[in-house]
Amino acid sequence: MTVASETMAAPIAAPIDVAVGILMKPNGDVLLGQRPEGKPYAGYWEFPGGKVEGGESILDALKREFLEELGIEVISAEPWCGVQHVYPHAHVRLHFYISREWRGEPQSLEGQAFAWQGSVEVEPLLPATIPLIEWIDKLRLPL
Ligand SMILES: Nc1nc2c([nH]c(=O)n2[C@@H]2O[C@H](COP(=O)(O)OP(=O)(O)OP(=O)(O)O)[C@@H](O)[C@H]2O)c(=O)[nH]1
Repeated sequence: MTVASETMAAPIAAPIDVAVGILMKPNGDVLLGQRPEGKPYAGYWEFPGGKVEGGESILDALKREFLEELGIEVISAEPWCGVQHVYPHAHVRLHFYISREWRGEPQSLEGQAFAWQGSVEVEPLLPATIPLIEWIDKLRLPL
């Protein structure tokens, strides 16, 4: 006898790699941006970044996204941590980098708001980014 299960798990789409940058000033402030209208989770705050394109390294994608979105030239950045998250719209693999060395002041080239934050007080944050805030506080304030 075949028993049909009524609970069918939806297949999880292949992950999309996303390069995300945390610009950190010497005083510990970090830069956040607000997702513009027309994107999933518009109005939510995130660390700047975007999808890695075919044939591109994660660091190259990070540099490209910072130039496109904010007019900032990232001079150096180090891989920090990875987070996977399954959203209704996508399964993302987030590659977080920390940069302490960049050139230029952020400009709102895609019409997005942005903010330098010490303790992060903007909200709402993208769900996959929320746990990072506590980790950043630990990074900023050595024990
Ligand atoms: N940049 C960024 N993306 C994040 C963060 N947290 C997080 O879950 N994401 C997810 O990573 C994905 C990034 O894709 P995106 O749509 O911003 O990328 P993009 O700028 O290349 O988009 P597009 O070229 O399709 O318009 C989104 O699904 C977003 O929800 C974060 O802190 N920063």
